[in-house]
Amino acid sequence: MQPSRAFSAPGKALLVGGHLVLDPLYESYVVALSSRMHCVVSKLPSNGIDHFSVTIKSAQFDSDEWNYKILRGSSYEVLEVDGKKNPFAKKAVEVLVNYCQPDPQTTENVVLEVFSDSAYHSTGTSTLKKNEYNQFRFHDSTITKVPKTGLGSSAGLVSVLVTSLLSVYQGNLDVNSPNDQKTIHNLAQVAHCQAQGKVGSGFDVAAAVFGSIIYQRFDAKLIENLPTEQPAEYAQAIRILIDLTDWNFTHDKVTLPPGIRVIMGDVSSGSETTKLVAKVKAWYQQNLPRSLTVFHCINQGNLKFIEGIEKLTTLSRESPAVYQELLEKLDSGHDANASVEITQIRHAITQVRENFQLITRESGADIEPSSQTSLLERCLKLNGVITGVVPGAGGYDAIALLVTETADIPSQTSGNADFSTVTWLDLHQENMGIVEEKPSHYLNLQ
Ligand SMILES: Nc1ncnc2c1ncn2[C@@H]1O[C@H](COP(=O)(O)OP(=O)(O)O)[C@@H](O)[C@H]1O
Ligand SMILES: C[C@@](O)(CCOP(=O)(O)OP(=O)(O)O)CC(=O)O
Repeated sequence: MQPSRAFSAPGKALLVGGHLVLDPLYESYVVALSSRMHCVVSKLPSNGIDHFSVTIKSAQFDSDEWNYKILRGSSYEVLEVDGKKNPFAKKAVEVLVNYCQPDPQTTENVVLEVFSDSAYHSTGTSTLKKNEYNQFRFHDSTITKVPKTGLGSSAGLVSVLVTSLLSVYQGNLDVNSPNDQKTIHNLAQVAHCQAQGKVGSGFDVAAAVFGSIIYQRFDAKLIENLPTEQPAEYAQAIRILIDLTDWNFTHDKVTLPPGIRVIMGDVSSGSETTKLVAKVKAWYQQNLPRSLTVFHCINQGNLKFIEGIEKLTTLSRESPAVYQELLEKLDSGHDANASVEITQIRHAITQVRENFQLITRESGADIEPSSQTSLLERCLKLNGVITGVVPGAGGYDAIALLVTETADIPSQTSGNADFSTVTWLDLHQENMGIVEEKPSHYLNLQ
């Protein structure tokens, strides 16, 4: 095998902007997480024949492997060699080869080894294998049978696969270059939407590529209008869409204020995002114009939250001593009206949650069902907790808390029956999006 490269991309939590972010009008606040998807890419010599191959291995999931044979006709065709399905892997390969248009006679065969950090999936009976640099959980079931925690594994997967393949077919790839990041993002959005069979807001792919961001979506038509049924036009249309089209979306980098982090609790009963989205959309249409007023009210809360976070960052810079005192006050639990910034953030989230509770009652979509409301209320009483939400689409998947770095939430809740439904995930927010890694850091996992 020829020299390899490796890349990783983060998972996500949508702190504010759930549902509204599907509309390009509304801003959302997405944090990238320390839980990452990784890929090591290696090349094998070309066969010198009319096709080449891409093999994707995911050893952690009962030695899962997907083999693709790639042929060039009027567009590039990606065939599953042994009928084993992974729509996200297949679409990543398909979009990439149609974009890069490698010559099948001379193109190297490619092997992609995927590794995912443990927080993406429930631990179950998995075993931990590690080396000096990384540790991963190995499960005895195939990927589709292992329960997910909802951190965006498919967005992370597609982003690292697209990046790894680009590094082979396009060479000179620099994941720190804004232009290469834009190419990776656009390709990953197309592949991810096509694999999902729908165009979501794309915040998960954007966070996987750009890291923690304020995100406002692109127009869904960009992807919907691709001529997927006309092979002769497809490859050219992909090129134009990726390289020459203005996607007109927002991905402004953000950082939480110093000394403050996000922690996530897995509630593990699970909710289906598509069902929640469908119910909210139906409610919205049936209740216009009142539903628009409710969305505006949520949006106001979202914007006040984002502004409150920015004000805290300013306070930390301009008055470090006052800011340090504030963090200590939060840790002590005696923090009612701790500062105007904290009050603004708390009021903003209350405004968002009350309106989502209203939509929950009226639409039948369990965005913030009462069990999650009472769990969040209990969390708000813990020392060091600033605020908390049901992230993303809402439902029973998880909760996200904004806490001080020094707050030890697991020890405050351990053994307490009030928190028996929550498993605190071993992660925190981390701002970086896609990064290059060292291939040697994935060797000899034991
Ligand atoms: N480590 C992995 N190896 C291979 N495929 C993966 C991996 N993680 C996720 N996937 C792909 O992503 C799918 C899960 O995507 P999805 O249902 O959108 O969940 P999520 O909300 O975590 O993104 C899996 O069925 C599989 O196709
Ligand atoms: C409703 C949404 O705005 C947010 C969904 O956020 P989640 O974080 O719940 O997403 P999944 O990982 O896809 O389940 C839909 C969207 O933005 O696409």
